[in-house]
Amino acid sequence: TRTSRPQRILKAVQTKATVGDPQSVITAIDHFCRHREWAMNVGDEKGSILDSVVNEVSPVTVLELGTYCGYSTVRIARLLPPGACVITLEFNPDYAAIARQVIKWSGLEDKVQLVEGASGDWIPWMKEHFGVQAFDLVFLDHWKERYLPDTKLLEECGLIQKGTVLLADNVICPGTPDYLEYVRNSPHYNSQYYRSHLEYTKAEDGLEKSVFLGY
Ligand SMILES: Cc1ncnc2c1ncn2[C@@H]1O[C@H](/C=C/CNC(=O)c2cc(-c3ccc(F)cc3)cc(O)c2O)[C@@H](O)[C@H]1O
Ligand SMILES: [Mg+2]
Repeated sequence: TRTSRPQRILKAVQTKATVGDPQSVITAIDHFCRHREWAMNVGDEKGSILDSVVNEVSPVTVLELGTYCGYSTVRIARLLPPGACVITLEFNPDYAAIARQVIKWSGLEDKVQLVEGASGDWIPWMKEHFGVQAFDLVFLDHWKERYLPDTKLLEECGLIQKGTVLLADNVICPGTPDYLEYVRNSPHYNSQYYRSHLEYTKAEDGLEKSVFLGY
């Protein structure tokens, strides 16, 4: 096919959404993915749960693993107060290029730092390169088998501290069994499952919220 799905998602944003209006960007993507082509955005139903967790945590620094087209980046950034920001990691250059344009269209580029690269390569540099002490909120939505190793890496790098909230997408579908087992059985996390549905479908899926209790 001539264009990629992310390119078609960007086109839907540019034709249907208003520049500088993040909600219209979210609505345009959800409409396109519900009525035209499914895509792996967290979506409106799980997105509302993401919104409520962001509002509850009111984070100053957020880490997102897996930007894709920037849908959840926009959802998170639109709720951040001045001075707060979301660092989002994406290793596919084509997806990163689309996400930059989606984030720009929403007018939230001042609250977003999109880093092109693999999570495992960049997490060890977060303190030195971005001056991050620890993350208040981490949204995991990248390759499902990377959730656990990256969580352990974040712990080792001292980027998770008492009160840090991990919010993981897709813990049922596609599923992240080793990650779930870890956060649910670890004495250092208090975990809670938010039952929902796979984006734009009736299949079960959900988000797992895990609060770090300290060592
Ligand atoms: C280590 C590393 N570093 C940096 N970027 C990384 C990275 N690993 C991946 N990425 C990036 O993140 C996104 C990948 C997201 C993976 N998400 C899913 O696979 C996913 C799948 C479904 C799904 C459910 C049922 C089905 F039948 C089919 C698909 C739903 C979802 O919500 C998903 O998130 C993508 O943009 C990729 O380039
Ligand atoms: Mg997902």
